[in-house]
Amino acid sequence: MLRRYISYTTNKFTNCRHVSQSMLQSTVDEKSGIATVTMNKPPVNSLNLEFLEEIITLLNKLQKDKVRGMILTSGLQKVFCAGLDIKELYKPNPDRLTKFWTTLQDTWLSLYTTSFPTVSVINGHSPAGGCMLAMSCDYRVMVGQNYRIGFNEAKLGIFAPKWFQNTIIAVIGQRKAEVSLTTGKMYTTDEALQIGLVDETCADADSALKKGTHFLNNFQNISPWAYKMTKDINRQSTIQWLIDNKQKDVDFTVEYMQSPGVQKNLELYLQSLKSLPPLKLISEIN
Ligand SMILES: CCCCC/C=C\CCC/C=C/CC(=O)SCCNC(=O)CCNC(=O)[C@H](O)C(C)(C)COP(=O)(O)OP(=O)(O)OC[C@H]1O[C@@H](n2cnc3c(N)ncnc32)[C@H](O)[C@@H]1OP(=O)(O)O
Repeated sequence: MLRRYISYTTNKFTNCRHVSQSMLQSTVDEKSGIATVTMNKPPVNSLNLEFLEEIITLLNKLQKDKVRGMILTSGLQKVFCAGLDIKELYKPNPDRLTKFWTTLQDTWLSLYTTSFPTVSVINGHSPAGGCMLAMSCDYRVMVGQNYRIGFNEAKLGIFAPKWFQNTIIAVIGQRKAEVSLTTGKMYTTDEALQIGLVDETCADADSALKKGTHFLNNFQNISPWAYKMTKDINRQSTIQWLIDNKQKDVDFTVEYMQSPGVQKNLELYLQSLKSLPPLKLISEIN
């Protein structure tokens, strides 16, 4: 396991508090109380067990520190998050896969139920679990015209669980979610805006961060309690479903992922990932 460390420093010139873990950097602006969290796990910010554990630890810390909001973004050149780390799913060790899936459920629960408002600034490609990471925030701003976002699980020969699908339905509605999930379509920035996968688009990352901050400023005069209660009631049925079905969801996934058909599909997908030229894959699967 990677050596992990957390360090806290305050920069007296910028009035920002920095929290740095090996794959996540967090900077809290002392004046506004807004945390900017930057994912930095080259090459593609894929979500493996250790990365998910870091995300949960950081969310707990931000909650304890009573931040006023969070902006989640990527420090990589052209990828926001490539989704689940396929190596966790391909030829898995059943014990690790059980821990991985349980931690994935817990990460989603933590992010989807934060006591502070959240924004994702999508400054790179964002397929499958990467798109879900963005959907689990309260607001989404997508940068530029060069990236793709969507749910391509079907292209890998796997399907998204109920709690995952319900999260998407809550954002874009039942019909669009069904078409999106069954076709595995990856959307351009403009298409994503049109179907409501993202709330705003803008040309560059700096403007996107400003738009994210602007959204979070809406909560300056809203009671944190009223915010949290409203969000909990709105999201309650999906959250409760997962809480009630956690073990069933893990057991099913662990068995299903190990089946020969799924493993064959993942093998073929991993091969295509290696053989296709950069970005061809994403455009191929449109
Ligand atoms: C709140 C938490 C989230 C909640 C999620 C909840 C539930 C999830 C349940 C639903 C299931 C989801 C399944 C998935 O997410 S499966 C992952 C799907 N992802 C993809 O299909 C992305 C595939 N990758 C790409 O299309 C491209 O890599 C790219 C992201 C467009 C980047 O392109 P480029 O910059 O050209 O980089 P490379 O293609 O050369 O890749 C570099 C390197 O990284 C490896 N890699 C890429 N993606 C993954 C991945 N997802 N997992 C593991 N490894 C990945 C790629 O193989 C290269 O490796 P090598 O350098 O060794 O060749």
